Amino acid sequence: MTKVGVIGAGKWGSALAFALSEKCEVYITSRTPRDMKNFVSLDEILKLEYIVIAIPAQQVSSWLRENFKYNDHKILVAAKGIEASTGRFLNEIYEEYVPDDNIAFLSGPSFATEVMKSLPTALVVNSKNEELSQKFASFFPSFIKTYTSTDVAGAEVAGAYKNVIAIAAGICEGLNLGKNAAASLISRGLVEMQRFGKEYGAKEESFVGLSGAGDLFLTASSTMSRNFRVGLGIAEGKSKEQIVEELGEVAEGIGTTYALYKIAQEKDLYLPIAREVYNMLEGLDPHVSLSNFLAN
Ligand SMILES: NC(=O)C1=CN([C@@H]2O[C@H](COP(=O)(O)OP(=O)(O)OC[C@H]3O[C@@H](n4cnc5c(N)ncnc54)[C@H](OP(=O)(O)O)[C@@H]3O)[C@@H](O)[C@H]2O)C=CC1
Ligand SMILES: O=C(CO)COP(=O)(O)O
Repeated sequence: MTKVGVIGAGKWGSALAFALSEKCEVYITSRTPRDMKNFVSLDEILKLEYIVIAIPAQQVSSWLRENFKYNDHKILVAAKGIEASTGRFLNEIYEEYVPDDNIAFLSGPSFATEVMKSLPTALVVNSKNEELSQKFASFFPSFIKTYTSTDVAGAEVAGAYKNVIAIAAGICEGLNLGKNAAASLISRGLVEMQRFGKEYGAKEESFVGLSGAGDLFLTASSTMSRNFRVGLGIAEGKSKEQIVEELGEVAEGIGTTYALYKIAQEKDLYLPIAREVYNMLEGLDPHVSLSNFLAN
């Protein structure tokens, strides 16, 4: 059995450790020690060749700088997000540490709680190195169907952007704007993320597949999504600080919204949904934001 290490025992890291343990010998570590099976030190994990990293996008840069020493590892990145402070994608953050050929990115619709129950799921392993994608894909259990792709940019943009649209969808639901509005928002959200992705050379087909439409439909239509619940909180008039505190888990859409806002300013891009999510996170009344959105 191949040994696989998982770094980050939050919801997703734990679910992936569970899923991968059908076919692999899995070890896990995290910043906060836990009483769980095969929980070991980071040093032990860094001795393994295959490593899954489930540390959120906003924290991973400092974590890598302070903790990571590359030793020919093969890395599968499980997070979805864009760094708010710099506007960097995960592949740009990791490229300082790991060669392109040894890194892959996981995408697709996958609530951790459903994976934990072994419910059927489909995922995409994305890497410039097709052989590496195939290798990581082969580690997944019988209840997960895996696809591979070389479109790292598409997977990254789709995985990060859908969290922002999920926040908007939660706001739409919380304000009782109706099913017409929800369907329009999700479909225009898909167009917006695809247009944004083109700037980075992302392939259009990634947006109509699991990484784009698949993950967007999942998170923008369910209260199981943390990002959707952020939107419900905004509709209730809560501040982002209060929402984050009540959530107690990561909602990558918040940081990603700030990243998109920064990139849109720098590159003069038209990202109307992301713009209004940003305005509401900054405290604009959702009804005013809606009027602005409909007018522009
Ligand atoms: N949950 C899901 O259904 C899915 C999540 N994802 C993505 O996976 C990523 C992780 O999400 P998830 O596991 O759900 O989030 P959680 O909030 O459940 O867990 C966050 C994890 O990040 C770790 N962490 C946070 N800050 C730091 C830091 N400064 N240094 C080191 N580790 C840190 C935590 O460690 P500790 O708790 O030990 O302190 C914990 O393991 C996100 O990018 C998310 O978008 C992708 C697909 C599905
Ligand atoms: O990415 C996810 C499912 O694919 C999880 O979404 P949330 O972080 O919004 O819960």
